[in-house]
Amino acid sequence: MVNPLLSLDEARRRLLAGAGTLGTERLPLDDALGRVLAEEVAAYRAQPPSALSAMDGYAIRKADLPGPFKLVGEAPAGAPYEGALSQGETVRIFTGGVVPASADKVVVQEIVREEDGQATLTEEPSEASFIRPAGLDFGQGDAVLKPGTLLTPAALALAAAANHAELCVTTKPRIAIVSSGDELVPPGGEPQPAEIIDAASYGIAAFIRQWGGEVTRRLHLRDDLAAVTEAARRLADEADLIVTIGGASVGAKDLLRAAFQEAGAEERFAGIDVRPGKPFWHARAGRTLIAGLPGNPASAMVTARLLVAPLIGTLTGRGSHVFTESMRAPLAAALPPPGMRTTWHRAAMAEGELHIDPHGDSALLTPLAAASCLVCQPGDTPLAEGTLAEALPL
Ligand SMILES: Nc1nc2c(c(=O)[nH]1)N[C@H]1C(S)=C(S)[C@@H](COP(=O)(O)OP(=O)(O)OC[C@H]3O[C@@H](n4cnc5c(N)ncnc54)[C@H](O)[C@@H]3O)O[C@H]1N2
Ligand code: MOO
Repeated sequence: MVNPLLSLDEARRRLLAGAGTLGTERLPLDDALGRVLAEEVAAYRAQPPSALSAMDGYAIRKADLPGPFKLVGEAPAGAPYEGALSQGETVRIFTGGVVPASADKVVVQEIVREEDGQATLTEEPSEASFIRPAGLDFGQGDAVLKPGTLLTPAALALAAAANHAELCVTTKPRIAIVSSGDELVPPGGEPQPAEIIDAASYGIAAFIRQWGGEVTRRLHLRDDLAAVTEAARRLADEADLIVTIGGASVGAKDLLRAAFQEAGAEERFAGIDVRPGKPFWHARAGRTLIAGLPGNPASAMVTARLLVAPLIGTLTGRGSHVFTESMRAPLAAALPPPGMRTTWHRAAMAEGELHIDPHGDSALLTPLAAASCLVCQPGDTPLAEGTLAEALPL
């Protein structure tokens, strides 16, 4: 009897079971882009640290309006006017300058005439105070970034403003990529007609880096059980995750599953209700996780997106959810039921609608490269034009 195919949800559950972060390290901000925070960042100081002017102009007391005002000093950014404003006084202030004590408004310079130490308003000022109070962005001690946050450019700027020069981030998972098959050759050479370029491993390596993993090893293995078994033993000692490509199906040369088991790995499941990508399998060798992608390039890329991405999300501490959340958008055209497995169509978004690639062939890379998301369609369900379909960004 043929093994029943696991649903994607159940496959994810089993793949993620027991997986977690792998360690932490401290990094200077300039090296932390794309890493994941391991600890909360509490602000070491408030921002702004004092009330600051939002404009170039004159600091005054509202009660003294409409003036005129006696000019008593200057407050450029970084050099505050020491002292408080008395009745009828003003201080020339610049954007970012500390607002003097007792001032409660800045009048923009465009409506002030300055002459002989006196400032006179030429028109009525707007209601805006043009003062940013101390702590407007965040207060001292505020938790400005939470553990699990992806360090984007904005998050790094925020950490710097909170006076952190280094951050504690999670260790990147060490990931080995293994492609397999006698027919595969690297790009850039002079391939024979029967040879195939090892395209999938480049896509998978790029995906892994994009999702926060570190590709620590790339291997191409020939269809030789002893050699694959030997490599499987070696890799299990040096990688947190091994991603294999190909050799997953039922052909006589589809050796990978057998080789990893021979090397001591325990297979957790094989076969999922996903098209393209049915032969996906998962095993564990001690603490090392193995994700077995099918060899057809689109199958490899789609199953990596559906299963390896959430796993890397868990290993880096971001959480799997960031890679499983989908959006909904209307279909540009009707889809008849695919009549078999749950299908993840390659789709491009144009003018707010999802355009599904009609060639569902799992060997094709052109439609995948043109796609921006994957659209899910259960095997027995037709979808009418305009249906709000589930779309997972690629
Ligand atoms: N009798 C059956 N045959 C197949 C079944 C099945 O259920 N019964 N499943 C099919 C499905 S679905 C898929 S998907 C493929 C996947 O098979 P494998 O994972 O064993 O992949 P390979 O046989 O090694 O290769 C398939 C295809 O992809 C090319 N390939 C492999 N690796 C790469 C790579 N790194 N870059 C580019 N292209 C690659 C390889 O040359 C083959 O053409 O099995 C079906 N068969
Ligand atoms: O699952 Mo296979 O990926 O349909 O060709």
